[in-house]
Amino acid sequence: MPYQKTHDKVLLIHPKGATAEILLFGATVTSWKSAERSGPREPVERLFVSSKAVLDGSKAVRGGIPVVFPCFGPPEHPDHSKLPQHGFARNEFWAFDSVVTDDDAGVSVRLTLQPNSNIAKLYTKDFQLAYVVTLAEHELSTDIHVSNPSASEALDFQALLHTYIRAPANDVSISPLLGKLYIDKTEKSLGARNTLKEEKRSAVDVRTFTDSVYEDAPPRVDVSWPGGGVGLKLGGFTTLTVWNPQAEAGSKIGDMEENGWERFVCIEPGCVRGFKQLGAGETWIGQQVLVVV
Ligand SMILES: O=P(O)(O)OC[C@H]1O[C@H](O)[C@H](O)[C@@H](O)[C@@H]1O
Repeated sequence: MPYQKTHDKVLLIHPKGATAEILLFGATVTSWKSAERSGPREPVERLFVSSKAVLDGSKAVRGGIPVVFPCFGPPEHPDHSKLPQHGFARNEFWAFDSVVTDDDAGVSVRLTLQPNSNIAKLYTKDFQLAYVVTLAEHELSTDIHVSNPSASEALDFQALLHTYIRAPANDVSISPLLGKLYIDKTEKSLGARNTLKEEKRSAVDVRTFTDSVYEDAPPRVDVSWPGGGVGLKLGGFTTLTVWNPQAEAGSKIGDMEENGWERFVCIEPGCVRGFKQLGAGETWIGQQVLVVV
C-alpha cells in the first residue's frame, strides 16, 4: 500500500523507502524522510517540526510546511480584515480528495479546502484550494491550486508555503539571491521596512535574525551546508521569503523548542508582495519541489 490514511493524517510511502506525512489539519506536511543519493540508504528527516508544536488541530503547526492563504503576515486587504496572521488555511481541517498517481515513480495525493461555516465567520469570498503532494525517491512536490469559482467577482489573495528545512542554521548558504531586491522585515521602523534593499551576498546566511521577502523568486534555490543540502524548484511563485528568528525573536515564540532556531531555516515560496488577482473562474498554481542534493 503506497499510502495509509487515518482519521487525522495521510502517510505516503515510496517503494525505495522515502516517506511523507501530511496532517489533514492545515494540510501541513509534518515529515519528509528521504535517503541520501549516495551512501547510507536510511531515510533521513528533511523537515523541522518543533518538539513543542501542537499537533491536535488547536493551533497552526510550528514546523513542517504550513500553507499560508489568503494573507501573509497581518491582514492588509479589506477582504482579509478579520483574519489572523497568515490567514486560515493552516488552521482548517482539509478533506482528503483522491490519490492522483501511484506508480514506481511516485505516489501523489490531493487534499482540498472550500468555504465552511468556520471560515465564513471571518471571510466571505468564494474560493477553492487543492493541494497535491507527491513523493518520489528523492523529491517531495507540493503544489497549491487556488481557484475562483465566482461567476462575477475577482479574488485577491496571497499564498505561500512556509517550508521549515531541517538544517544547521548557522552553517547554511542560500543561493542564488545576489542582486535581488528584498523587503527586510527585521527593520524597526515602518519606513525602513518599506524600503527595498539589494542583496549583496552571493551566499545568504541566517546567522542573525532574518526575515527577508525577496521579489522575483528564482526558479531554483539551493540551501547547502557542510555535508548536506536541499534544493527547491519553484513554479508560479513570485516571491521568496527567508526566515530564521534566531534567539532574538525565536525565544519569544511559545511553541518553539529550546534553541530550535539553530535547527532550521524557513524558505518560503509565495505570492506575497501586493495581491494576486484571479478573475472569475480562473485558477492559479504554485509549485514547490524539494530535492535532496
Ligand atoms: O509565528 P508565525 O505566525 O508562524 O509566523 C512566523 C514567520 O512567518 C514568516 O516567515 C514571516 O515572514 C515572519 O515575519 C513570521 O514571524
